[in-house]
Amino acid sequence: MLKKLVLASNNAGKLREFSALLAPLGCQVIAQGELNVPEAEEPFHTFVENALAKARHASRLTGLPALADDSGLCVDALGGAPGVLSARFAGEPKSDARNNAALLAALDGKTPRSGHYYCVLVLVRHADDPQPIIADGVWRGQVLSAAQGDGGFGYDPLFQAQGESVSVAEMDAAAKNAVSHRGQAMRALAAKLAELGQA
Ligand SMILES: O=c1nc[nH]c2c1ncn2[C@H]1C[C@H](O)[C@@H](COP(=O)(O)OP(=O)(O)OP(=O)(O)O)O1
Ligand SMILES: [Mg+2]
Repeated sequence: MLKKLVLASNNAGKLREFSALLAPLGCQVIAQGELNVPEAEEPFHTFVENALAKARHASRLTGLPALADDSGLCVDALGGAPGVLSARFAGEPKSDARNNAALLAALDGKTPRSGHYYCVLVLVRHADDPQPIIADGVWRGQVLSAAQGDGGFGYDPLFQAQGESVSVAEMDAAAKNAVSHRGQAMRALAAKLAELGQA
Protein backbone atom coordinates (compact mmCIF):
# COMPACT_ATOMS: atom_id res chain seq x y z
CA MET A 1 0.00 0.00 0.00
CA LEU A 2 2.91 2.37 0.69
CA LYS A 3 4.09 3.14 -2.83
CA LYS A 4 5.77 6.46 -2.25
CA LEU A 5 7.17 8.08 0.87
CA VAL A 6 8.74 11.41 1.72
CA LEU A 7 11.68 11.19 4.10
CA ALA A 8 11.26 14.14 6.46
CA SER A 9 14.95 14.82 7.11
CA ASN A 10 17.64 17.13 5.77
CA ASN A 11 20.47 15.29 7.50
CA ALA A 12 22.73 13.79 4.81
CA GLY A 13 24.09 11.16 7.21
CA LYS A 14 20.61 9.89 8.09
CA LEU A 15 19.56 9.94 4.43
CA ARG A 16 22.52 7.70 3.51
CA GLU A 17 21.60 5.21 6.23
CA PHE A 18 17.92 5.23 5.25
CA SER A 19 18.63 4.44 1.62
CA ALA A 20 19.83 1.00 2.78
CA LEU A 21 17.37 0.65 5.68
CA LEU A 22 14.31 1.43 3.55
CA ALA A 23 15.27 -0.76 0.58
CA PRO A 24 13.37 -3.82 1.93
CA LEU A 25 10.11 -1.82 2.01
CA GLY A 26 10.27 -1.60 -1.78
CA CYS A 27 8.60 1.79 -1.97
CA GLN A 28 9.80 4.93 -3.72
CA VAL A 29 11.55 7.24 -1.23
CA ILE A 30 12.03 10.95 -1.82
CA ALA A 31 14.01 13.19 0.53
CA GLN A 32 12.01 16.24 1.57
CA GLY A 33 14.74 18.56 0.25
CA GLU A 34 14.06 17.30 -3.29
CA LEU A 35 10.49 18.56 -2.88
CA ASN A 36 11.63 21.89 -1.43
CA VAL A 37 10.23 21.18 2.02
CA PRO A 38 11.93 23.56 4.47
CA GLU A 39 13.16 22.31 7.85
CA ALA A 40 10.35 21.91 10.41
CA GLU A 41 10.41 23.46 13.86
CA GLU A 42 11.49 21.01 16.60
CA PRO A 43 10.27 22.82 19.72
CA PHE A 44 9.37 19.88 21.95
CA HIS A 45 11.06 18.19 24.91
CA THR A 46 10.54 14.67 23.68
CA PHE A 47 11.95 12.96 20.62
CA VAL A 48 8.57 11.48 19.69
CA GLU A 49 6.81 14.85 19.65
CA ASN A 50 9.54 16.34 17.45
CA ALA A 51 9.45 13.37 15.07
CA LEU A 52 5.67 13.63 14.78
CA ALA A 53 5.94 17.36 14.06
CA LYS A 54 8.53 16.71 11.33
CA ALA A 55 6.46 13.93 9.73
CA ARG A 56 3.22 15.96 9.71
CA HIS A 57 5.03 19.01 8.32
CA ALA A 58 6.51 17.06 5.38
CA SER A 59 3.26 15.24 4.70
CA ARG A 60 1.21 18.44 4.80
CA LEU A 61 3.51 20.17 2.32
CA THR A 62 3.83 17.26 -0.11
CA GLY A 63 0.55 15.38 0.16
CA LEU A 64 2.59 12.18 0.59
CA PRO A 65 3.01 9.71 3.47
CA ALA A 66 6.01 10.86 5.50
CA LEU A 67 8.64 9.21 7.66
CA ALA A 68 10.58 11.27 10.22
CA ASP A 69 13.50 10.40 12.48
CA ASP A 70 14.27 12.27 15.67
CA SER A 71 17.37 11.05 17.40
CA GLY A 72 20.21 12.02 19.66
CA LEU A 73 22.89 11.05 22.12
CA CYS A 74 21.96 10.84 25.81
CA VAL A 75 24.92 10.79 28.21
CA ASP A 76 24.37 9.44 31.73
CA ALA A 77 26.82 11.78 33.52
CA LEU A 78 25.16 14.76 31.81
CA GLY A 79 21.66 13.86 32.98
CA GLY A 80 20.70 12.67 29.50
CA ALA A 81 22.11 15.69 27.64
CA PRO A 82 22.54 16.60 24.86
CA GLY A 83 19.39 14.47 24.26
CA VAL A 84 16.70 16.17 22.17
CA LEU A 85 19.06 19.12 21.79
CA SER A 86 21.83 16.97 20.25
CA ALA A 87 21.76 18.68 16.84
CA ARG A 88 22.12 22.14 18.38
CA PHE A 89 24.27 21.31 21.43
CA ALA A 90 26.85 23.93 20.39
CA GLY A 91 24.22 26.42 19.14
CA GLU A 92 23.29 27.62 15.66
CA PRO A 93 24.13 26.94 12.93
CA LYS A 94 24.20 23.17 13.52
CA SER A 95 27.72 21.74 13.33
CA ASP A 96 28.85 18.17 14.04
CA ALA A 97 32.43 19.38 14.67
CA ARG A 98 31.38 22.00 17.21
CA ASN A 99 28.91 19.57 18.83
CA ASN A 100 31.68 17.00 19.26
CA ALA A 101 33.99 19.61 20.79
CA ALA A 102 31.20 20.73 23.14
CA LEU A 103 30.55 17.13 24.19
CA LEU A 104 34.23 16.54 25.02
CA ALA A 105 34.31 19.77 27.02
CA ALA A 106 31.10 18.95 28.91
CA LEU A 107 32.44 15.51 29.88
CA ASP A 108 35.94 16.68 30.79
CA GLY A 109 36.87 15.07 34.12
CA LYS A 110 33.43 13.42 34.49
CA THR A 111 32.69 9.73 34.93
CA PRO A 112 31.13 7.47 33.88
CA ARG A 113 31.25 8.15 30.13
CA SER A 114 28.36 5.79 29.37
CA GLY A 115 25.28 6.74 27.39
CA HIS A 116 23.09 5.75 24.50
CA TYR A 117 21.92 6.80 21.09
CA TYR A 118 18.14 6.96 20.83
CA CYS A 119 16.07 7.04 17.65
CA VAL A 120 12.34 7.31 17.21
CA LEU A 121 10.71 6.94 13.81
CA VAL A 122 7.23 8.23 13.06
CA LEU A 123 5.32 7.40 9.90
CA VAL A 124 2.12 9.26 9.01
CA ARG A 125 -0.02 8.10 6.10
CA HIS A 126 -1.32 11.67 5.70
CA ALA A 127 -0.78 14.96 7.52
CA ASP A 128 -3.64 14.48 9.99
CA ASP A 129 -3.21 10.72 10.40
CA PRO A 130 -4.81 9.88 13.78
CA GLN A 131 -2.78 6.67 14.02
CA PRO A 132 0.89 7.44 13.35
CA ILE A 133 3.11 4.37 13.29
CA ILE A 134 5.87 4.78 15.88
CA ALA A 135 8.96 2.68 16.60
CA ASP A 136 12.15 3.33 18.50
CA GLY A 137 15.60 1.95 19.23
CA VAL A 138 18.35 2.36 21.82
CA TRP A 139 22.09 1.71 21.28
CA ARG A 140 24.24 1.82 24.39
CA GLY A 141 27.94 2.63 24.58
CA GLN A 142 30.64 4.99 25.81
CA VAL A 143 31.85 8.44 24.84
CA LEU A 144 35.53 8.21 23.84
CA SER A 145 38.06 10.78 25.03
CA ALA A 146 39.13 11.72 21.50
CA ALA A 147 37.59 11.47 18.03
CA GLN A 148 38.34 8.31 16.04
CA GLY A 149 37.49 7.66 12.39
CA ASP A 150 35.72 9.61 9.68
CA GLY A 151 32.72 7.48 8.69
CA GLY A 152 29.14 7.94 9.86
CA PHE A 153 28.00 11.38 10.97
CA GLY A 154 27.17 13.40 14.06
CA TYR A 155 28.73 12.07 17.25
CA ASP A 156 29.97 8.82 15.65
CA PRO A 157 33.73 9.62 15.98
CA LEU A 158 33.21 9.94 19.75
CA PHE A 159 30.89 6.99 20.37
CA GLN A 160 31.92 3.40 20.87
CA ALA A 161 29.01 1.01 21.07
CA GLN A 162 28.85 -1.81 23.60
CA GLY A 163 30.57 -4.93 22.30
CA GLU A 164 32.57 -3.01 19.67
CA SER A 165 36.30 -2.23 19.76
CA VAL A 166 36.20 0.77 17.41
CA SER A 167 34.18 4.00 17.24
CA VAL A 168 30.97 4.07 15.22
CA ALA A 169 32.81 6.27 12.69
CA GLU A 170 35.20 3.34 12.16
CA MET A 171 32.42 0.77 11.59
CA ASP A 172 31.22 0.16 8.05
CA ALA A 173 27.79 1.45 7.17
CA ALA A 174 26.16 -1.98 6.91
CA ALA A 175 27.58 -3.07 10.28
CA LYS A 176 26.23 0.10 11.89
CA ASN A 177 22.76 -0.37 10.37
CA ALA A 178 22.69 -3.97 11.58
CA VAL A 179 22.84 -2.96 15.25
CA SER A 180 22.25 0.80 15.58
CA HIS A 181 19.37 2.62 17.26
CA ARG A 182 18.14 3.61 13.78
CA GLY A 183 18.45 0.09 12.39
CA GLN A 184 16.53 -1.34 15.35
CA ALA A 185 13.82 1.30 15.01
CA MET A 186 13.50 0.72 11.26
CA ARG A 187 13.11 -3.03 11.64
CA ALA A 188 10.49 -2.51 14.36
CA LEU A 189 8.62 -0.05 12.12
CA ALA A 190 8.71 -2.49 9.19
CA ALA A 191 7.30 -5.22 11.45
CA LYS A 192 4.44 -2.94 12.51
CA LEU A 193 3.69 -2.06 8.89
CA ALA A 194 3.64 -5.73 7.99
CA GLU A 195 1.26 -6.41 10.91
CA LEU A 196 -1.05 -3.70 9.56
CA GLY A 197 -0.80 -5.23 6.09
CA GLN A 198 0.74 -2.06 4.74
CA ALA A 199 4.15 -3.24 3.68
O1 LIG B 1 23.52 7.51 14.23
C1 LIG B 1 23.96 8.57 14.69
N1 LIG B 1 25.28 8.84 14.71
C2 LIG B 1 25.78 9.98 15.15
N2 LIG B 1 25.04 11.00 15.61
C3 LIG B 1 23.70 10.79 15.62
C4 LIG B 1 23.11 9.60 15.19
N3 LIG B 1 21.79 9.69 15.30
C5 LIG B 1 21.54 10.89 15.81
N4 LIG B 1 22.70 11.56 15.99
C6 LIG B 1 22.88 12.95 16.44
C7 LIG B 1 23.16 13.85 15.26
C8 LIG B 1 22.43 15.11 15.58
O2 LIG B 1 23.25 15.90 16.43
C9 LIG B 1 21.24 14.60 16.42
C10 LIG B 1 20.02 14.37 15.58
O3 LIG B 1 19.19 15.52 15.57
P1 LIG B 1 17.83 15.53 14.74
O4 LIG B 1 17.07 16.77 15.01
O5 LIG B 1 17.13 14.22 14.91
O6 LIG B 1 18.34 15.54 13.23
P2 LIG B 1 18.87 16.71 12.32
O7 LIG B 1 18.41 18.04 12.83
O8 LIG B 1 20.31 16.53 12.12
O9 LIG B 1 18.13 16.39 10.95
P3 LIG B 1 16.54 16.28 10.69
O10 LIG B 1 15.84 16.84 11.90
O11 LIG B 1 16.31 17.07 9.45
O12 LIG B 1 16.27 14.82 10.49
O13 LIG B 1 21.66 13.39 17.00
MG1 LIG C 1 16.55 18.28 13.54
